[in-house]
Amino acid sequence: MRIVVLAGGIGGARFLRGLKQAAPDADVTVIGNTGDDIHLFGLKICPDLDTVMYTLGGGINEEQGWGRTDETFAVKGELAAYGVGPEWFGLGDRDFATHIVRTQMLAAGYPLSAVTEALCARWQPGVRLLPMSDDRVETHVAVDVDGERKAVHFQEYWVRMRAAVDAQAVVPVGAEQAKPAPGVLEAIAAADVVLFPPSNPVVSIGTILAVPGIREAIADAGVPVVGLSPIVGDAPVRGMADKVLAAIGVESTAAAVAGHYGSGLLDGWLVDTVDAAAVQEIESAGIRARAVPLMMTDTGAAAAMAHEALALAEEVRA
Ligand SMILES: O=c1nc2n(C[C@H](O)[C@H](O)[C@H](O)CO)c3cc(O)ccc3cc-2c(=O)[nH]1
Repeated sequence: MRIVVLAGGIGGARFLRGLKQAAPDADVTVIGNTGDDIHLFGLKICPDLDTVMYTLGGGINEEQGWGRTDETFAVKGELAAYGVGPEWFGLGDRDFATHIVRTQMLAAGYPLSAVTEALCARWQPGVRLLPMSDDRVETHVAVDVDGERKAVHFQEYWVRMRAAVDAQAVVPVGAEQAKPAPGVLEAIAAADVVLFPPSNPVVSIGTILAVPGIREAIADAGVPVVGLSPIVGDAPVRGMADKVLAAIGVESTAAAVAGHYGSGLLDGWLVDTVDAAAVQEIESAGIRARAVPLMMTDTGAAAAMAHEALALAEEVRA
């Protein structure tokens, strides 16, 4: 079975680890969000691609969900001693090596998709990891600070500001001109099922869908498209998805997120058992829904979720 998964960072990566356990023989292509990418210290950092790669390759820092295990911070300390920041973004020494290799290869003319393939040759994630685009897309968030509106990079909003102020708008800068990376549209066209993990519907999956051609390819693929709600009991399972949902006028409920994707895109939607009451509303909007446990407490729980998503896909296919 050929499965295409649109993935953000931690939620997408942990779901994928479960999917690999639930469907060990499946041929999985991951389309990774690159709107979170940022240039710092002269280096190109791709947090979501790296989170998927490290998680599936066994190198992730399990507690924080991003960055490397057994990390040290000598380089960051040395940079700070020169007065070079930003101090709010935690880059470890092991992680730095990944960004140096990536930046070197990009400077030599390789596209991000080829660089990602080269990095994955080391990590062997067991899936085909593709960036959504080789073109630069950067998510910016409009915020009001001291009575003035300004746009900040998504990482600055998420990490430095901890999403403590309301997001007034979220803009995937460059998305309109971006082209899907080589292999993206082909993988979607050849897929037997497309899955949306419990990733952020705005800044992760929403950004991938903002690349012209990707949403259309999924809608036209003619195969089941099944998603898992990142909202459980009216709150994000992880992160601050409610802040960016509010910016696009979507309520932080499992039903509202399903409605946001819409029945033109989504065939099936899994909500957590605490949101079982929402199933009827989602189904009356034309999306098949089931209530199952959606807390990824460990890989076994993530595998059970993946199993349910694939079962729902078969149900809507029938
Ligand atoms: O909360 C944080 N998240 C950090 N993240 C996670 C990242 O900011 C976001 O969680 C994702 O972009 C959202 O998917 C990193 C991810 C990387 O790949 C590399 C470095 C960082 C550094 C931080 C950090 O300092 N603080």
